[in-house]
Formats: sequence, C-alpha cells, structure tokens
Amino acid sequence: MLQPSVLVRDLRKDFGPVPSLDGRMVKVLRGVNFQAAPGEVTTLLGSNGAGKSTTLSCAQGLLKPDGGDVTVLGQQPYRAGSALRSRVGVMLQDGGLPPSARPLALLNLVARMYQHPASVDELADRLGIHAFAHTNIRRLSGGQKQRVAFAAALLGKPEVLFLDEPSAGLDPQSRQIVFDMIQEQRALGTCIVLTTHLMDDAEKLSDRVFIIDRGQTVAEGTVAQLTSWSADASESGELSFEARPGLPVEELTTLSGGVLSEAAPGNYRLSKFASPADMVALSQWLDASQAMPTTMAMRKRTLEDVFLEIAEKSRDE
Ligand SMILES: Nc1ncnc2c1ncn2[C@@H]1O[C@H](COP(=O)(O)OP(=O)(O)OP(=O)(O)O)[C@@H](O)[C@H]1O
Repeated sequence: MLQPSVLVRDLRKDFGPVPSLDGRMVKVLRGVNFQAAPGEVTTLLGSNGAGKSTTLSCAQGLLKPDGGDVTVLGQQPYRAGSALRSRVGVMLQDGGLPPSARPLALLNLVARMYQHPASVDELADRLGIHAFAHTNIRRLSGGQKQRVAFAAALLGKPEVLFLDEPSAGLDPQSRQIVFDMIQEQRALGTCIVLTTHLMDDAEKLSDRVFIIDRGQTVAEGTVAQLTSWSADASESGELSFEARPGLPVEELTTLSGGVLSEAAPGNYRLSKFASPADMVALSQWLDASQAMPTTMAMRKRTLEDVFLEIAEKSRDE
C-alpha cells in the first residue's frame, strides 16, 4: 500500500457531561483505527450511531480528539492551519451549507478561495445544479443539497476527500453520477474516505473497508477479504420448506450444521449450511419426509452477512 494520506490510531472521543446519564461522559470513540491511501476509496462502515461521523469530524479537525493520533497529509488536523484545509475537501452529513445562500453563487464564492479551483460550471453541469442554481439552499430537497455539498467538496481539487454518507437522499440517477465522480477522483490519485451504513455503497465503491461498531474498529479488509472472513465458508446455503406437524425437523441441523428457524407455523428456513454435499443430504431428507422445498440455493456471502456476524460477535465479547 502507498504511504497513507490519513492515519488514525486508537482514536478516542468523549462527549458530555450528559444530564440524562447523571452528568457522566459518553465514550463515543473507544479505539478507532484506520488508514487511507492516495488513489483509493476507504470506507468506514457502521450502523447508526457507531461513531463514523465523529471519527470524520476528528480527521477533518472539527473536533479535538481525547486520545490517540490523527494525521492527515502528515499533519494533526485539529492544530493545522488553512494550508492543510486547502488540500482537503469535506462533505458533511447535513450538508453544512448556509441556508440563505444560492447554490451557484455559493459555489463561485467557494471557488474564489482556491488558487486553482475546479470549474464551477462543469461541476454544476455534471451534478444537474443549474436546474436549481438560484433557489435558496433552505428550499432545496435533501438530494439537491447533497449535490451542492458534493460539488463544494470537489472545488479545491483536494488531495484528501472526506465524504460523510455521500449517497444519502440521492435518487438512483444522481447516485450513479456521484459514484462515477468518486471513481474519477480515485483515478486522479485523490485519497477518498467515506462513511456509509449502506452495504451496497460499500461493496460498489470501496478499495478497503473498516467496520466500526460502538466506537471501535472491529474488522478491516477489502470487500473480498471481508466476505471470506471467519471460519465459515464464503458461500452459504438457504433452504425454505413446508413440513407437516410432527416431522423431526430439528434433525436437519445435525445433518447440515445449518441454523433452523420457523418463519410461520409449518414454514421453516434453514440457513448457513456450507456445502453442496449438505444440499444432497437435505434433499434426501425432504424426499423421505415428503416435505416440500420452496427455495433451495447456495449464495455468496455478502458484506451484509459479514457485517451482521461481526457486529453480533463483538457484542458477545
Ligand atoms: N455532541 C455530542 N454530544 C453527545 N453525544 C454525541 C454528540 N455527537 C455525537 N454523539 C453521539 O455519538 C454517537 C456516535 O455518533 P456519530 O454521529 O458519530 O455516529 P454515526 O456512526 O455517524 O451514525 P449515523 O450513521 O447515524 O450518522 C451517537 O450515539 C451520538 O448520539
């Protein structure tokens, strides 16, 4: 891997004191680790409240860490001055745009802050901003604000681009345009760090994924590495069937090592069995028991399967 542009080690952040917790502090980040290289998309993936935005705010220098190290392009962002900020593009989760500004005027104003800005016209064209160029930002839809915020983040031709939930609120067409533009930035050598709770976005965009759970990094890898993670096989079988009362359906778990659940009375689902040989054994059982399968399939484990397993495992520990 190339020298990382962003390096976060054992990052800790507390908020508070919180009145509803008797004035105690909440440990929101309890050891976040990740690194992000130029020319790569690095994704922080986690559920709502996992600590992704707080991590990005520390990396952007908007929040002061309570512990650990954060460096962006070799500098500590909280202490760094405008020289670092001009090399970093930021798209905040709530857009962070002044509500009374108008999109095109705002983008032109932001562009004037840089010596060699990207073309406002080109970005506005690409992102369909001209259609609402002169409408007050407070009157824009969520997706329109997202597009303006994304354009603003790209204006300074940043070396590091932080995108907090870049596809939130976007319609499928705008989402595709934003994804294409992220890939173009990546090809230009920009270091892109994005957050999402959407597995699909993470699978489509990421070179490397860091899974954050309850303020800690709990797993990391490429999508391929993560989906072959754990002792389980990278493929997982699924069988749904109907069975009459009295059938010893629990036999199926010993037969295949799968996990059995009853979705509705008499409707069963067996999941997580791992091999085609299991399928043969299960088919024989179904035939002998005169039980009717409704689905039977092997499918590749997705990032979502892995994410749920990792989150469950880290909760048990
Ligand atoms: N200023 C604050 N004071 C107290 N708690 C806070 C503050 N900011 C964030 N939190 C809490 O920290 C936790 C992590 O929030 P954060 O916004 O980083 O999560 P996230 O992973 O980005 O979630 P989401 O996907 O919902 O955006 C949440 O429980 C949130 O309520």
